[in-house]
Amino acid sequence: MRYLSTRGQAAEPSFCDILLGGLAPDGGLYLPEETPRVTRAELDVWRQLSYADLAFAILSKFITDIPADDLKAICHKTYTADVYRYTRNGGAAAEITPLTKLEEGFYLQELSNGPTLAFKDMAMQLLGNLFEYVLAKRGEEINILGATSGDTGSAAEYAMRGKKGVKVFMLSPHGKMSAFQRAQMYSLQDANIFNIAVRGMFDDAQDIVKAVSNDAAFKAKYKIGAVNSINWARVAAQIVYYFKGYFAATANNDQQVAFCVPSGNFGNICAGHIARQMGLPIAKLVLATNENNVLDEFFRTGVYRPRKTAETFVTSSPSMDISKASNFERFVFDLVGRDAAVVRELWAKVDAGGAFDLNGTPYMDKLAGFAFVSGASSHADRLATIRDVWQKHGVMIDTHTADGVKVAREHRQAGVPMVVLETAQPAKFAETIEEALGRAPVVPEGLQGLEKLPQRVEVMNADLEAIKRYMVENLA
Ligand SMILES: Cc1ncc(COP(=O)(O)O)c(C=O)c1O
Ligand SMILES: N[C@@H](CCOP(=O)(O)O)C(=O)O
Repeated sequence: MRYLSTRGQAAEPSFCDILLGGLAPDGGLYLPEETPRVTRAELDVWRQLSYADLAFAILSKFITDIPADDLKAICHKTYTADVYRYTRNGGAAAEITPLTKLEEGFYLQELSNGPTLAFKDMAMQLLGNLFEYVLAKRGEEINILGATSGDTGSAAEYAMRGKKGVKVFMLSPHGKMSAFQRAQMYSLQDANIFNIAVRGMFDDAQDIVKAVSNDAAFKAKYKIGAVNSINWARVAAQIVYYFKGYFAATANNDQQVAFCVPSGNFGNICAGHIARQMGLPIAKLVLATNENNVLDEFFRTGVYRPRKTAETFVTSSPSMDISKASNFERFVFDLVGRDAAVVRELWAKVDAGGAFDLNGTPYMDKLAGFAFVSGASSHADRLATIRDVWQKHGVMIDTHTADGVKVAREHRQAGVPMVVLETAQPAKFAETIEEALGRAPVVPEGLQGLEKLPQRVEVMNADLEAIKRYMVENLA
């Protein structure tokens, strides 16, 4: 399997190269040259598989440069009930991503039972093991530069801490994440982990990651890699739980399912889009945003209008405070029939700080065929949804999942189960849970008192050159 850049001006590498390389050298994002299709016979077999075996079956279609036995071993090492042990019911779940039924045909899929209580662990734990394997085979090292709005950072740091040949530099928006999220990252004292709190929003941090990656000489000299969902391996790993959720919510492979995905950088729902392109019977993908509704606006109007930092709200679902969604470019590449010249033209506008409008183009008609619908949620909606789900079902949900539940309820369809992806646990957002319910969320065993630990973080301006200098000094 070879990979293409959405901008069409890069060589076509194989999986392990893009795992270490992240962003394509032409500034685009990698996608498989052809999306593999799944047969009905395969679906019938996959329905019976454990999470680790399902991950192996799906990832084998995308990863052809790691021997099958090794890939299988990596999947089994990654997806164990012990790693994903912070389940709602308090015990290890063999399914890894179990469903919680709220009512007939309406489910939460628990994706946040891993070490950092967010769905990012699902892919990041695999990435950690893949990096370790590939770096050892090649005798290489990697220095990861990442950006986080709250969850990618801790998931990456927990997955990479102490890993040989790997250093992590993580940019986070100064003062914008929850106290628990900050403590998860900044309390790590491992020598290979560097936290930089940037004065700005997530988008400023992500721009710096992309600018560093586009500096070919710096990237090569300092062996810079990526763990954000600009790295295809992240998206590939996230495809798996759509299949698992589909099998859990249905009795057979003739049925259809809808997934509702709390969205920011468009990585999670992009994986759902790929699963649907592979042939998983997904009736629709429901995209939920918070007050930062750039993506909702696109799916309602055909206008993609990323906002500036000053127009991006700090909300109570902070991990979705994103106004420039990286993976949206992957979706648009498919929408425009994989015509890289069109993507280059559209992103020339976006990269210059502008917008694009698909109205009056042939792509607007095609959009309906991709089965996306959307909606947005506000702080008041979030509080009401958390309260309602708690009172009606006795289930406590986090603020991002609440955005998903609110929007999912607006798009239910008779006879089609709706699965809302539960992207984080309430323990990470205690302040808003207390505001909604008048009580604190339960913090899982072993994660209590994190906020009281000493923290190690460098506060810096969103200054590309200063951040590069900081990295160079710490790599010396
Ligand atoms: C808890 C949570 N929910 C939702 C999202 C949005 O996911 P994505 O950026 O893949 O759209 C994020 C961040 O990515 C997150 O951390
Ligand atoms: N919401 C993320 C932002 C980065 O998204 P990614 O999926 O591209 O890593 C976060 O919590 O950090």
